[in-house]
Amino acid sequence: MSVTGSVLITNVRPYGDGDPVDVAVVDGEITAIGAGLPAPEGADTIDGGGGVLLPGFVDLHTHLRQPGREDTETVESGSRAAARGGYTAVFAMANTDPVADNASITDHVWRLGREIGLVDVHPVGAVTVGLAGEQLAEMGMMADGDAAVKLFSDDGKCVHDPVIMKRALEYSKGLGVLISQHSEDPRLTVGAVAHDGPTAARLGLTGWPRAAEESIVARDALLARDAGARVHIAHASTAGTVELIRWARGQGIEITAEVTPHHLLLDDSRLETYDGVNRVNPPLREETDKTALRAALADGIIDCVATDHAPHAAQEKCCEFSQARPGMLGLETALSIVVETMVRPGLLDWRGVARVMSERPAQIVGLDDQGRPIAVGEPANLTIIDPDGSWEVRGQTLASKSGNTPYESMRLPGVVQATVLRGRVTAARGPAALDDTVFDPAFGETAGEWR
Ligand SMILES: NC(=O)N[C@@H](CC(=O)O)C(=O)O
Ligand SMILES: [Zn+2]
Ligand SMILES: [Zn+2]
Repeated sequence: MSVTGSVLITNVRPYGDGDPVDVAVVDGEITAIGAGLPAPEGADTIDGGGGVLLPGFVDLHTHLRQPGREDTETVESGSRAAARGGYTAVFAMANTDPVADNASITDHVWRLGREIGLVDVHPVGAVTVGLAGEQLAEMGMMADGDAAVKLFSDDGKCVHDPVIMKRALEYSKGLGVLISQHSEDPRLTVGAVAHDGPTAARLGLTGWPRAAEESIVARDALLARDAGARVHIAHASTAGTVELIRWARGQGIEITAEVTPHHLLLDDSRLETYDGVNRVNPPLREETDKTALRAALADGIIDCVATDHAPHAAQEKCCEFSQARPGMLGLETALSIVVETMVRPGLLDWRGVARVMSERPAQIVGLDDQGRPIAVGEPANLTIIDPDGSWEVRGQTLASKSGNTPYESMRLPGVVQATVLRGRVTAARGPAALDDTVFDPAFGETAGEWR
């Protein structure tokens, strides 16, 4: 049984609509929504400050680094980062050490997540043993374990052998699970560290062509079609990928896709400094790709935002660009980047944010207690956002054990004020001097400290 709580959230606007209301939660479930509600028995009160109330976010793509690299992130530090980012569920990728390619590892990660209790941690199972791309992992055992693994991926590596991918898709259909593909033809990306374009050419960096991603997206769409299976595209990064997904959907192929916050905001002009913090897979692309990805997210061709939160130690990032490990932090900055790239330009309203950060990811992976409507009788997995506030990113002060944020010193709009998981407050900003149970955010200005 998971732990639940009771709470009264006052003065919030669900989906940013209408006048502020109160939301009462008893034992993890929303029991009333209206003006001037009394606090349920024994419940804490959160003053929402007139902020926007959304369903808690769901991240289909997180790296928590446990087991194996607990110096860079743990289930605990990553869970805290997730809660501070407004997340109530995250999917922890399998490229740990050892690889999560069997039920003892996936169940272990699941249990750790449950004990910590800050966010629902759903382990992702590897598609192939050791991510080696040769032999299918015991997907059925992982799906049947305590963790009930729903999502499988060799992320970090592409399941590049088409015969293996075909078989994996057939199994996934039989098991009722989903495969998320890291689309990268390895032969086209040998030594690649940057987007294959004019910037990489000028800087003397080996390029990763768009075709390395797009050829796998096209191939997997066709393999999914023939298997009658679903397939999910991790970190879509090019305009061509958008067009291929649009085409495949038109054919009735069950293909879904995510985009990362960094591919929405950043492009390869960032590489001029040779700062390893900007190295990521797939690489930061060009302005035209960014524009296409934003439009595709707005119109639903790309289903959702996923962080690809990828913590790395300082010594693995602060080195020669081609030696730097690929990956960036994402959990604590995702909402703000979505506000900056999608809400501010008018591409998404708050209902749209709920769709791409909570509802669609929960549906894609089949979580029935996340991404739910804000309504009586629904689970209280919620996040409160100050839409007018802003905050300055400092890697040092993030909850993550690593500091590799590409947004260092940037002032970002949209502040997560509190996150609620089944009625329990898992993160909250505000002056710590007050009564421990009361939360009183400073809205509309500089963000308050985490409590
Ligand atoms: N995105 C990255 O650049 N790195 C990820 C792996 C991955 O998502 O491919 C990592 O595990 O560090
Ligand atoms: Zn990947
Ligand atoms: Zn990843």
